[in-house]
Amino acid sequence: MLSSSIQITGSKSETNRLLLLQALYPQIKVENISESDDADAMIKALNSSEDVIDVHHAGTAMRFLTAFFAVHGNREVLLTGSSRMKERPIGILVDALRSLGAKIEYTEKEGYPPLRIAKSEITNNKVSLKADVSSQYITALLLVAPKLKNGLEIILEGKVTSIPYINMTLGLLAQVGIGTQMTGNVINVSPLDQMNPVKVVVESDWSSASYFYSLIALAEEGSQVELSSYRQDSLQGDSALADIYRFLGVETVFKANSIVLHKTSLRPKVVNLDFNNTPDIAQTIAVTCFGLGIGCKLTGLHTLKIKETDRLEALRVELTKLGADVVITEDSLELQPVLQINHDAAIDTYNDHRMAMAFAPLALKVPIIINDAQVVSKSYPAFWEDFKKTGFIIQTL
Ligand SMILES: O=C(O)C1=C[C@@H](OP(=O)(O)O)[C@@H](O)[C@H](O)C1
Ligand SMILES: C=C(OP(=O)(O)O)C(=O)O
Repeated sequence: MLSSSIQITGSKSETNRLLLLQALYPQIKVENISESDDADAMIKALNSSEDVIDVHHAGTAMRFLTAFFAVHGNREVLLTGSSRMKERPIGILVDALRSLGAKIEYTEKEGYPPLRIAKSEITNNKVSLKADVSSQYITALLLVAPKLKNGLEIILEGKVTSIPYINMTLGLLAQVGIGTQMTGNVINVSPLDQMNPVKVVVESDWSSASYFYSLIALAEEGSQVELSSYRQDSLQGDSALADIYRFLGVETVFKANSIVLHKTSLRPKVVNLDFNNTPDIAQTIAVTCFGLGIGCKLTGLHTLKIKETDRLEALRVELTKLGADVVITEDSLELQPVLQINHDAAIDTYNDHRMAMAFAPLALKVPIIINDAQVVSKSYPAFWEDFKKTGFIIQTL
């Protein structure tokens, strides 16, 4: 039976938004900053005076900094990233910024990083962009908007993806005193020149909590883990975990500053879930269902192909190694119930932190090898130490 207590690092999504806002408004004080590679990439980039800025694998840093240097930069920079970053599209954001008057050029492949971003004067205050590929493009515009002389009106075209991340941005802007209004598919951001001093405490990362939800779901009845620091009124869409895992046999109790996850006796037969709002927890839940031996149909996965790796294909290949019967399409994953899990499979992680962390809880069922286990540092460097606290023996090969 598992029982332990873990302090998870701050949300990387909240942190990278606040770091960018802090660069524009030094009056903002931020506490419980994420100790992740992606937050480090953001801090280094914002403090750099170099002409070349490399954000490695950090998607938020790449997108948010494109807008930052294009709109508020004081020099020309070359913004680049890992080889995978050069395959992650950014054309929608670049087109939107260019329509505002920004000067951005592609130095390798049209539509993808690296970008040469020159200093420019932004005069327009209205922009329209496709919202069905990545919400990070919209967040990037929202974050730089209040420092524009006339603020910004953003028109979202098409079906909006990852909406809770846009709401998180709007929530943080409100917390630091920036006026925004969202009516239908139009968002207005009011200009703010000077800000009063304000302190924001980052909540711990809910996506990181998902791996402990999975662990408890796969553990024996009576197991529990306490995670801090979490709030019921979270800005993070992945806090939907509490509702989702109730149906997978995990009850969440909210305490003053933490959550306690308890394994219950509920055993679902089949799970149908849409991940349009919560793409980052899809891998965790696919693996939980596999580990529980239940079938699932996961939909709304259209953005998974352009994340740290093609996550749909990575899930298909690695779950198959473990004996799963899995079928993927462009935006869905279907798993048949399988009772036998193959022992000692070596799971490849494809430079994707979430592949390593999502598969780790299966160690409760069978011995498992996670290749390149250090990839977790993108969002959660202390993951393996915290995982050990729940009683696992981890061997480094
Ligand atoms: O804004 C953010 O902090 C994020 C938005 C999401 O990306 P998309 O909007 O590209 O789905 C999410 O997958 C990513 O991990 C973090
Ligand atoms: C998709 C992710 O991050 P990013 O897009 O910021 O690289 C993630 O952390 O799952």
